[in-house]
Amino acid sequence: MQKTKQFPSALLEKFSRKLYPDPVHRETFLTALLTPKPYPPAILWCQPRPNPLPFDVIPPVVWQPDWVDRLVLGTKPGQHHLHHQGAYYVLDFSSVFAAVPLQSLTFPQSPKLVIDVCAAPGGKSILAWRSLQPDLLVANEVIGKRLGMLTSNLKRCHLACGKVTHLNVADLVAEYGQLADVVIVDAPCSGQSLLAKGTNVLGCFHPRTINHNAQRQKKIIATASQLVRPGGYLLYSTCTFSIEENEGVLDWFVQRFPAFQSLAVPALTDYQSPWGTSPQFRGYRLSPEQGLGAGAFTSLLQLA
Ligand SMILES: C[S@@+](CC[C@H](N)C(=O)[O-])C[C@H]1O[C@@H](n2cnc3c(N)ncnc32)[C@H](O)[C@@H]1O
Repeated sequence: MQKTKQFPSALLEKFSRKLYPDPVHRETFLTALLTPKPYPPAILWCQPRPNPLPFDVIPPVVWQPDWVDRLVLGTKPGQHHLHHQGAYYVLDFSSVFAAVPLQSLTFPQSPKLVIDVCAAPGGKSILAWRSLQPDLLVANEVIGKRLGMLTSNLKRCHLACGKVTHLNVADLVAEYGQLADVVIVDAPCSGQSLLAKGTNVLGCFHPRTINHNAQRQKKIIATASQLVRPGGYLLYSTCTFSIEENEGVLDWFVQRFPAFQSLAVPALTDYQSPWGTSPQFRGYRLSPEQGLGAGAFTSLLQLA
């Protein structure tokens, strides 16, 4: 049910002024954040789609993979027996958005190794498996108590090529070296988009929280980038809006690691971020006021 609109805190007010100098755009963003509403659930088919479909679906958007359906609001796909059988994985459509760059990748043969560095609960791993069909998908999670959900989701969805690891990023590099065709860093972040779903993340607009996350993200992406083989790809994504954690991290990264080049994702041209100081930098944002999901940032890089 739609809640009554709250008023922005002083921190959110300041944050939104920086993000959206245009007052009309700023107001729609704030309304979407402060009047949380449910978004239509999405399902990612892990098995062939049954005919007839057991759910009513919403017409697809242009960048939607053909093995993803968006279901009408109020559908509870997690309660259906096909879910228990692992026929599909339920996820926020923002996650689908963040993984769209993977669909633009082509390989002469199936990729040998894909590593999802921050994997729990497993959405990006399953999206990567479905998009890329790798020989081996390493789904890594550093936080022990999040391993159970990751393992059970991959098992339920029958990811035969999936291997779960519990390593910090430096140990992941020691274990796999510079061999991965694709590395995914769906980084821990301040979680500002959760507000649009009605979850209050304390302090998520505080400069200290944002700075703490940006520093952590820089460490993770810098270390994780050592897993990418020459010619391989790095996907960086978050579910937050702050420029420091998104474009800021990538600007920092491409300046320090110039062998990585930021790639255009033509399917997401309409979502291209206006921020980022490097001339060749390309990042893409989904914002809650666009009505598709709570929000995400995504960017694709390639190692020369
Ligand atoms: C945004 S969530 C990942 C969501 C997941 N990729 C998905 O699509 O289902 C970020 C993950 O990073 C993990 N994480 C936290 N600190 C980390 C660190 N220092 N290094 C690597 N991963 C970390 C968190 O435990 C969390 O599972």
